[in-house]
Amino acid sequence: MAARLAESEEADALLFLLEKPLDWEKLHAATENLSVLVASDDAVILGSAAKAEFSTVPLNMPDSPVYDQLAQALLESVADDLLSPGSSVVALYSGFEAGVLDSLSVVRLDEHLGRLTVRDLRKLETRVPLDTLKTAVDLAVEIGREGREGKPVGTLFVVGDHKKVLEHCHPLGFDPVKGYVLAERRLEDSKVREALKEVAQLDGAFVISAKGNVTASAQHISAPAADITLSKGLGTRHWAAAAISRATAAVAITVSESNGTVRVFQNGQVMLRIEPFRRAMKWKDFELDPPGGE
Ligand SMILES: Nc1ncnc2c1ncn2[C@@H]1O[C@H](COP(=O)(O)OP(=O)(O)OP(=O)(O)O)[C@@H](O)[C@H]1O
Repeated sequence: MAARLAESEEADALLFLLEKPLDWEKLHAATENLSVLVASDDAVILGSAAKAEFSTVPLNMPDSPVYDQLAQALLESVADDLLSPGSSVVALYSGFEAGVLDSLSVVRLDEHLGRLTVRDLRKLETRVPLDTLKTAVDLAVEIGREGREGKPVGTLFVVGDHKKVLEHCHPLGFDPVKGYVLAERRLEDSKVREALKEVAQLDGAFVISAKGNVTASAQHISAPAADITLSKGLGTRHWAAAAISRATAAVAITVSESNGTVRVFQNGQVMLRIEPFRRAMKWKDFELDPPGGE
């Protein structure tokens, strides 16, 4: 059914949000000329899907509502260039009963689907490695979207050129990352990223090295703001980001507490702006009762 729908809607891909593995051969047979993406929290499912030559989208949010998982899966697919931001997708997931693919949605991701792709980041032409930058931007987007315990959180990441950046920093109080060995401060480590979401509630900025080590947190940044122009309404956090990206070769990434918008600054200017996805994408609830016992 999904394959037929994809054809009639001229959808670009089918996205499966899976809690259990499928019969991959059957899936290949049923979706012959279609692009199929498999998203899951389960590494075993992803591994077997990849082996069967399906594109896979790892999620890490097993306890989140299904629509959030779906939103994340779509975002990840765009970020990894599996889908273009303008594409339309038929998504299959379990909307009613756990483990059963009982729901289908046609999702049109339009142009302003605020999330940047690797390609956008490449345009920055910075010495900061793409991996580090993408991990930091993704984390910023998550913070902007999720906040912490229902409360919005704003923060600032300064990525790259950390030695020079630190010359413009002073600690605002306790620095929670201070004293940890390097191996415990790697941004690529999901546990570290989770911890940073907690620390992001404190005032101040994170300093991240080009190699992806969290060098310092809760730092006040002061860099000269001369000849910087920013749009009205952006406050001191954004000015600090612009200034430090001007004074050093670092890329600064802000998350606005007021609306979750993420901005990427380079050389004193906003280079990219990413709107929080949850607001960009509204899911409509089913207006039907769940199907009966059949
Ligand atoms: N120079 C700075 N260095 C590091 N952090 C800063 C600096 N200036 C402000 N901040 C952080 O930004 C927070 C919010 O400040 P402000 O409201 O002026 O910023 P803003 O740019 O309007 O951002 P938001 O959209 O999040 O409100 C401060 O509480 C502080 O944590």
